[in-house]
Amino acid sequence: MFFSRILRFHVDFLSKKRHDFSFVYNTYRMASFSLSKKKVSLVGSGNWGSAFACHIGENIRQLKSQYHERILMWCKEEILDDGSKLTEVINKKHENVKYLPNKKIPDNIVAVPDLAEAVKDADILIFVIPHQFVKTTCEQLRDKIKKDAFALTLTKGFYVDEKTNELLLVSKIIENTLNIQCASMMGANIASEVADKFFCEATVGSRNDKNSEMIRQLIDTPLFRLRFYPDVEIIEMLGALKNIVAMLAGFSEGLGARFNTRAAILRLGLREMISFCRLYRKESTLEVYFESCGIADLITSSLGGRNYMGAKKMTETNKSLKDIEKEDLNGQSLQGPSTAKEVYRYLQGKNLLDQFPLFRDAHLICEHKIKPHVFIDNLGAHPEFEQKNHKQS
Ligand SMILES: NC(=O)C1=CN([C@@H]2O[C@H](COP(=O)(O)OP(=O)(O)OC[C@H]3O[C@@H](n4cnc5c(N)ncnc54)[C@H](O)[C@@H]3O)[C@@H](O)[C@H]2O)C=CC1
Ligand SMILES: O=C(CO)COP(=O)(O)O
Repeated sequence: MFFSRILRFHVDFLSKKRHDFSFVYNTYRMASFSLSKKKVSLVGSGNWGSAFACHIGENIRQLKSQYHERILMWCKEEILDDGSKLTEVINKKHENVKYLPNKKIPDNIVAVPDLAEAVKDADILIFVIPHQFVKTTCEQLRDKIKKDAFALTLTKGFYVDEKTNELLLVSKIIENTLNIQCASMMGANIASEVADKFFCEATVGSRNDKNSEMIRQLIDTPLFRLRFYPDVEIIEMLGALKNIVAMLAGFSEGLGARFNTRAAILRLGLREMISFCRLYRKESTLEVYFESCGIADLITSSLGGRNYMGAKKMTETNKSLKDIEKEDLNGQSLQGPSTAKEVYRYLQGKNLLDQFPLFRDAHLICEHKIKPHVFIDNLGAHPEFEQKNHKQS
């Protein structure tokens, strides 16, 4: 308001001086547009953060009249082996040489090492950091963002409150810490494939039509299609839970399991994902499980995700998952082991571990408490097979 008044004064002044109405009118129009243009910030710049930056950075260029073309991307500063700073390299080479090498990031994406500066004046904050860091990152952002901003989380993972044994979803942490609304977007989106512009789809959980429309404008393209559901939480939970099943797919392949067994693991895993979600929301509709955030993400992650690959490697080499993250993934974060740990604790607190043998065993394998083959030996005793007959609906 204040700025528009100043602007109007300047426009009036200029118009008297120059008597060039069209010049004045155009200057005013451009300036006031730019004042009302929305700003987008990315909070995170890892493998997915950088790939997503490629997509949204290019797309936002088509939306210049409504959005600032430049997107600030928070990048936790790191000193690379040659002594250079990661943010400086990203901004110079337009490539995240550490987390997404050999993919060009559009030059309207600017890496910023200071978190508060990266989100300053942003209307839309897109969170794409590993879930372990969400709480501390949000704490640092308290009181530093625009009051009417909204968030979108792309993070796959959640916590369980140690005291209350309640699920703490990333969207809720963002909403509660920053006092803004948060939507979720999950789907079959292996980062490098998105950066290479192969077709994919994703599911958005949003209850606010205005925010949904902006998300659609910014992300939905013929090569990256979106579908919307008003269930932020179930969509987010599916994105987290599939990482546990993807690890089991990796363990089984590492053990030389055959296709039938591997398919059974995915089906039983999906069953556990649905049952788990229904502990949170009993009436969740079956349809959402057949969206990209459900079955499709489960498939792609179990065929080619990092959790799958890490688990396979662990079985084949006996290397720990921590070492695999460090040595094979160059510091990228496997979300499966920590999600499995949280899920184990939650189920234990509810005395339900026996109902979720795959989730239970995934955690025990990650902790080296059982050998990977034990979960395959347990498949035949899955509670899924206890039912006598399928009920007619
Ligand atoms: N990579 C993929 O294909 C996909 C990943 N996701 C999800 O997106 C989220 C982020 O994953 P990626 O971008 O792949 O990250 P990543 O796995 O590449 O993790 C590395 C990132 O973590 C950051 N980091 C390290 N320590 C930190 C700290 N203390 N505070 C804040 N950040 C820190 C690093 O700076 C780096 O940006 C995860 O939840 C993942 O499951 C979702 C879809 C696809
Ligand atoms: O979520 C993903 C694809 O949708 C990627 O999973 P990973 O983190 O296991 O690579």
